[in-house]
Amino acid sequence: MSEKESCTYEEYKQTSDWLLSKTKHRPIVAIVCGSGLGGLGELLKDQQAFNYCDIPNFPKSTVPGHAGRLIFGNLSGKPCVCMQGRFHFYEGYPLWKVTFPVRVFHLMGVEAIILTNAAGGLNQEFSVGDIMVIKDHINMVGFAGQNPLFGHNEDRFGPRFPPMSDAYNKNMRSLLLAAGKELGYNNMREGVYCGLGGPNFETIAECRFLNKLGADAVGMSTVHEVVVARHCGLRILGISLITNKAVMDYDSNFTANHEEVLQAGKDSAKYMEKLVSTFLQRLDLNKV
Ligand SMILES: O=P(O)(O)O[C@H]1O[C@H](CO)[C@@H](O)[C@H]1O
Ligand code: HPA
Repeated sequence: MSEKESCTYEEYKQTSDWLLSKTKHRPIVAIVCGSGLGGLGELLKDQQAFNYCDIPNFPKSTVPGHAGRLIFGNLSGKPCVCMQGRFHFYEGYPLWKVTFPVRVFHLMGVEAIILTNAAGGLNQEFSVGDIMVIKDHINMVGFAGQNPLFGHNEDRFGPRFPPMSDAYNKNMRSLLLAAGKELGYNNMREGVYCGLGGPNFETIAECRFLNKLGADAVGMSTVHEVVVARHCGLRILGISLITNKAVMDYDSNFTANHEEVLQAGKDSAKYMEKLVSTFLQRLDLNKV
């Protein structure tokens, strides 16, 4: 018997209905925590948390730095749901499973999604600790023939051929940059995120190639969630924390590693948390 190829509308609905029956929270914003950025979830007030393993149809988190908890609560006065840990293609999940929560959030009434990630800096002007607002992406896994929208199109979620040129909401990008300015941050950047399959970090030639293609940062997540979120009409904000500089030089002795990524996340956690809270304070969903 071959592996299940997708999931039915009823299965997404079953999970959404289950969650709605277990919590009084009615989130309008979803937050996905990148590697080492799970602290964002702790900011939620009046919180109620579920372990992924207790939620019907939910995959399990297997990566260090991704706790595997879904937290409901309020942040800066906005009802939110926060994924403390996301799913990655390299964990062995098909892309419809990697992105499963996004459609569940949509069915629960979520209107906007904030996707955070840890990423390697390809842009030579970027430093570790910089915060990059994602303005666009390059979906390398998509180029390689894997897309979460493959197969039967469920019209109740969105169209067969969704656009992606406007995926990252312009107003929310401006609002985040303004929030950074208000907080006095001088490390805010804007750029293009390139999503790869992982789990190995990139070769030097690959980093040079991706940079030449126009990518400013590289990671192993986010783009699939964006594709599914854009398909079902969510407004999207993407934020990359630059946790390491991609190795671009054959004389370098440095090699990327996950421990360093997690440490950089820890070091910048407070900045990211303040930034997201300030952004949410300023966010008016009727105006973005
Ligand atoms: O994208 P997030 O989930 O932040 O994680 C990033 O960090 C891990 C590598 O250290 C990879 O999973 C990469 O994608
Ligand atoms: N490459 C890919 N994914 C990453 C990196 C990187 O350098 N840093 C954090 N996630």
